[in-house]
Amino acid sequence: MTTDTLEKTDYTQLIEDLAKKGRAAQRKLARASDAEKAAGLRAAAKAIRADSANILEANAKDMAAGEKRGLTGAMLDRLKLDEDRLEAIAGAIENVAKLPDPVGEVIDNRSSPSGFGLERVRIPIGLIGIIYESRPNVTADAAALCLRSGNAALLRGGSEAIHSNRALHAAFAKGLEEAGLPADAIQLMPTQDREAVGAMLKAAGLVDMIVPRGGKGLVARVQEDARVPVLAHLDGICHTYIHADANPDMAREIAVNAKMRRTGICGAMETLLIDSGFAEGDKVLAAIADAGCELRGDERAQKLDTRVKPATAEDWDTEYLDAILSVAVVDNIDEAMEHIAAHSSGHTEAIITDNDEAAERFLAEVDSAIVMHNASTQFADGGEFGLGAEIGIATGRLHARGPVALEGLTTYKWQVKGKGQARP
Ligand SMILES: NC(=O)C1=CN([C@@H]2O[C@H](COP(=O)(O)OP(=O)(O)OC[C@H]3O[C@@H](n4cnc5c(N)ncnc54)[C@H](OP(=O)(O)O)[C@@H]3O)[C@@H](O)[C@H]2O)C=CC1
Ligand SMILES: N[C@@H](CCC(=O)OP(=O)(O)O)C(=O)O
Repeated sequence: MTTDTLEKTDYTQLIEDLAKKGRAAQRKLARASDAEKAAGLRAAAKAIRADSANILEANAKDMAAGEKRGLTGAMLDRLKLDEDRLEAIAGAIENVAKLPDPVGEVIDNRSSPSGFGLERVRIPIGLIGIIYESRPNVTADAAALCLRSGNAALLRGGSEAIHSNRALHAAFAKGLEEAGLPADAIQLMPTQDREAVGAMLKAAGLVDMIVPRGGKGLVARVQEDARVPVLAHLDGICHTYIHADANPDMAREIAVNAKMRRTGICGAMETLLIDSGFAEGDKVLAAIADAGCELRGDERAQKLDTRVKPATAEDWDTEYLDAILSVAVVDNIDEAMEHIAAHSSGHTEAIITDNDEAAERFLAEVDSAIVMHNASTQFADGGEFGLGAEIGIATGRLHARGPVALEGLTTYKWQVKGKGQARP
């Protein structure tokens, strides 16, 4: 069904229809065994491989439209598929099939004071709506993780990836059908009209959870419209603090990597905080500037390297997703943590230091989803954390924070096993 021509007022009905189908499919999925779900994913991977010519043709259409619209190199790189990337997508689905089924896992087992047995058992969340950027692999990753964890998904990818997403989704659904699983478990939103996103956000009781994965525009929409519980996967204004007791070589290497490895991902460092007691701040900045990065800093940062331009107040709250870095010099760890508390988006922050006491304070006191000691913020990733895959990085404060994979897509229920107890 293509509903690009729907009247805006129809979107509430559209979401209701999609949600009903998704919920019915989820109930069937809940009865599928571990082996059946794994087989469904292997069949989806096989269907994607078999359909590769069609998917790559669809992607070529998206790329041509993206180039015409003037998408940046980083955005085009996110959007692009080729044989190798498609094989990686199919391989990732197979890897998710190999992960242990989280559903039914007993996460707590105890006796109550009244003598009945109590177990907390993992269950799927239900129907999950996922809104994400124009990156086709997310369609497959999110579909695979939701299916493996027994959830139905309603996927709404970025508009620039529409043809790629439709082709990938069609192949995935074909694989599920061939394996005898309900194809409606993984649905793709049939319109790109943002009003339909609004309707999905308001669909309390129909959609169980929304994962918004994106930047400021999406944040504003979510804040305005969301009536469904939200597991926010939002922007990354990530900081690295070089403490006075940092090893200079390590500080330089980590800072260059955190900014320049891939500037367009949410885990890229956007602000560097240099302690005034650290002797080699100039060398760190020189290395970052030599790697091709524009530097914007406060007055003390400008004194460390002539290439540092003056930062404006806006810079400290900007996610550049580009080769631009804001730099501030701070006098101690408290000042660094205050800056982070004021400007971070709650994604990932790192401290570079050989001082264990400072590291422990930073890890305990900085309130972001991921806090790191002596490592690059670019490691903020489910695969790098050994989770097999990820929906993304949850930046809010709910049950799942940081990389969200299978466990983060489940909730639990209490199972009470009595012997005839009645409460006095
Ligand atoms: N935390 C995480 O795991 C991740 C976070 N990100 C963040 O995503 C951002 C970069 O991606 P970018 O493509 O710019 O993301 P956008 O926020 O522009 O788009 C993401 C998705 O949200 C939709 N969207 C955006 N604004 C609205 C709106 N007002 N109403 C309805 N839907 C909307 C887009 O739809 P449309 O097609 O209409 O534009 C798209 O599907 C960065 O901030 C990055 O940090 C990226 C990856 C992972
Ligand atoms: N955790 C992932 C981040 C994915 C990500 O940020 O996506 P995008 O912004 O679309 O490039 C990684 O480190 O590759």
